[in-house]
Amino acid sequence: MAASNGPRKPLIAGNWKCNLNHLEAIALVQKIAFALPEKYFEKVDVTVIPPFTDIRSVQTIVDGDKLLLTYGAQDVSEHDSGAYTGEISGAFLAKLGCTYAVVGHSERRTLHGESNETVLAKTKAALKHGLTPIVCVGEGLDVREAGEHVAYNIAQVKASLAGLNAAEIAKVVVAYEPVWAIGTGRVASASDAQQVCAAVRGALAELADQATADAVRVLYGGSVNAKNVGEIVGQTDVDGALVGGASLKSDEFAQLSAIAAGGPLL
Ligand SMILES: O=C[C@H](O)COP(=O)(O)O
Repeated sequence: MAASNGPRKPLIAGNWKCNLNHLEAIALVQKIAFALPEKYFEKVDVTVIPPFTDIRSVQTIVDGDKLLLTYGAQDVSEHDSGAYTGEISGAFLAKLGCTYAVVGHSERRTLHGESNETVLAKTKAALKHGLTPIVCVGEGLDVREAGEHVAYNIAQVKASLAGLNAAEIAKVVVAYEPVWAIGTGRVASASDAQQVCAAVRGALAELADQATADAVRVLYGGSVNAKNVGEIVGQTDVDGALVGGASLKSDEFAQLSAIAAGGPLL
């Protein structure tokens, strides 16, 4: 059950997607904080990724109650400012105290046509503003069934991080999310997750160097819950989880965070 991946502290990131208004966000953060005792934060980093409109409220509750959990954004603009209607700058997110920005989630890649080049630009924007990008990669079912998933994910990582130096890559989190496992209840097996996360780390070593790759956290995402997180995060190259549906339930999210820290809540 315990996650012990050397120097890499596990990260559990709850991606709320387009769910919960700012009042509901406050309630959920309070419930998670109540359910997850502070001692667990020594062994796991826990973050919530609410909609943009919730972030100011989440900041207020996290700062006001001195909570140990952090928060981030689901996307970030590649632009700092200007005539880009609807875009949210990394500068704004940094000012709101965000720690993370998810970039290249498969829902953005698919529904908003984001290319690897766009993901790279957003990754650079996040880094520029001191945000930790959680760079998502993952294959569709067709690629998996063709047996090309390892090569596909390696190519996506290399293209999404192309040109970054080792110091920049060291600041990145990568999330492997097979598209066929997102919101479907069809979780990848722990060995499936390990296989691709290890390959992702290999790609990071090629882009930078082995020491850098060994320090980067590689997450798995796709139907993670309190029942399966222990086995998944127990894999050598899986350093946490990007959690969708289960992150909207305070008790389940607290429980899976505790399991990632090494032991369930009693
Ligand atoms: O960002 C989170 C992932 O898309 C996973 O979502 P899920 O846990 O609902 O499958």
